[in-house]
Amino acid sequence: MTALHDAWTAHLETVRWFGGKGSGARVVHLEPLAWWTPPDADPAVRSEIATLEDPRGRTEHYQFLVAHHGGAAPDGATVLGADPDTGAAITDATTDLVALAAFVAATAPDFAGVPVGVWAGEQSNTTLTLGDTDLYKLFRKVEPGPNLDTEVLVALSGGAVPEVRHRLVGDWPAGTLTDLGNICERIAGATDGWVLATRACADERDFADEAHALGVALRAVHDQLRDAFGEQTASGDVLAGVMGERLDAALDAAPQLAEHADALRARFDALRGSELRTQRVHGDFHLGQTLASPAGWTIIDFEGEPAKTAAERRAFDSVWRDVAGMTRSFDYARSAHADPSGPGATRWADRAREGFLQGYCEGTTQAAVLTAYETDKAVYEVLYELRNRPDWVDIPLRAVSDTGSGHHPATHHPSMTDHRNTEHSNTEQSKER
Ligand SMILES: Nc1ncnc2c1ncn2[C@@H]1O[C@H](COP(=O)(O)OP(=O)(O)O)[C@@H](O)[C@H]1O
Ligand SMILES: O=P(O)(O)O[C@H]1O[C@H](CO)[C@@H](O[C@H]2O[C@H](CO)[C@@H](O)[C@H](O)[C@H]2O)[C@H](O)[C@H]1O
Repeated sequence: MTALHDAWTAHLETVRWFGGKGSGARVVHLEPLAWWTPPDADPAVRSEIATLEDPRGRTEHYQFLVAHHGGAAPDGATVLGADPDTGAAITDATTDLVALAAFVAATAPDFAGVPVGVWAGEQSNTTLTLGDTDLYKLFRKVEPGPNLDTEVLVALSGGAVPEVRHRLVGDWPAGTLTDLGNICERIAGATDGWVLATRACADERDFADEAHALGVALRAVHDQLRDAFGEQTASGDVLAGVMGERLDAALDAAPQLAEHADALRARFDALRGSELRTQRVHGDFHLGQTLASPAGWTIIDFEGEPAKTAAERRAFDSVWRDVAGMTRSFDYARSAHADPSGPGATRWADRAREGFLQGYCEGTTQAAVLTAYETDKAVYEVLYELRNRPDWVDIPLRAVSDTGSGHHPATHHPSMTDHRNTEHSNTEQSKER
């Protein structure tokens, strides 16, 4: 380990985008890629792929953007050391506006000279602002090959998703083209759907119209995804089996689920005997993945659930996975209300859900399938909250116990038609989707 490795290891504990803070993970290797900037440029900027190893020997890779300055580093830039050969000051280029301007000019000449800033919001990547109209997203945790989000946005090319203007690709590992970032359209005047929905719920302001429009947007994106990547069918028995296995795995970490396990499994078993159409989906659709703007709803972050492997996140699934993600999110939004379980918050969430389902499929919901996916999502959320926000675990646990006691809204909602086991058994398929 070198002094530079140690300096980066210490720096990582201070940056927002590093997900392993406090885990004891250390930088054990730095692999420099080719300079982005032309020869002899000062500052010179390149990406380096860091290998991080935690105390249990598990490794992961992060992209660092690094600048070398012949002279002094600019004020405000984080200096990590000096190059032993040239003496150049080495900075974290994402803290170094001079280096960022050079990086943008070198990698995206169309944007040379556009004012560059660093996005201040909470996020797991690093986003640069390019004027008011574009965002340059630098991926932090990287895996070889195409980035899932970029792949989807490029294939969909606009509509209810941001348009990608440029793709930053590196040769890593040598011989593999790996997405390291992209420039995409910055949605003007956007507000996060979670912020809007929780404010509305707290004030008991009806959200049904907004939710309806969101359902329409999701449906359009699903149609685009199907056109771009195709569709298949999957056996309901297999899907129920996978959900049951996820529950089994969750029971180890969340013993609170045990008393509801039989009832939850019965929900999954309702899928058995059916064939479901599957396709590429969002995979982790919730209010925080939506932006409302004067232009309508935009859906972002097609990365799937963070705990899944890239192959799992690319796998086809039923569109009801995304529908369930959003209906669960309306249930979460109740937490912003002064009395989350009272009649005001419950009515708010029911109305949002009804509006969303009407927008998505005009109420021709497959109730049993939706309930199975909502149950699977709630089990995932229990685990997610225990690991990340233990104070929030009661929110999905409430859904788990409602489901277990048969009080889940999906079982008695007026807009719901139960098309159990009929997805492939009639000629109305396209209307039922
Ligand atoms: N194209 C966009 N236009 C406007 N704001 C955006 C756009 N993409 C993301 N954002 C904002 O940035 C935040 C973080 O974006 P996200 O893609 O979820 O980052 P990360 O994947 O790094 O966590 C979002 O919640 C949203 O507020
Ligand atoms: O946004 P990510 O892809 O990182 O998704 C993960 O974190 C989400 C929380 O930020 C989590 O979503 C859960 O909490 C939301 C409120 O904060 C709520 O709207 C969602 O319905 C709920 O699932 C998501 O599950 C997780 O994968």
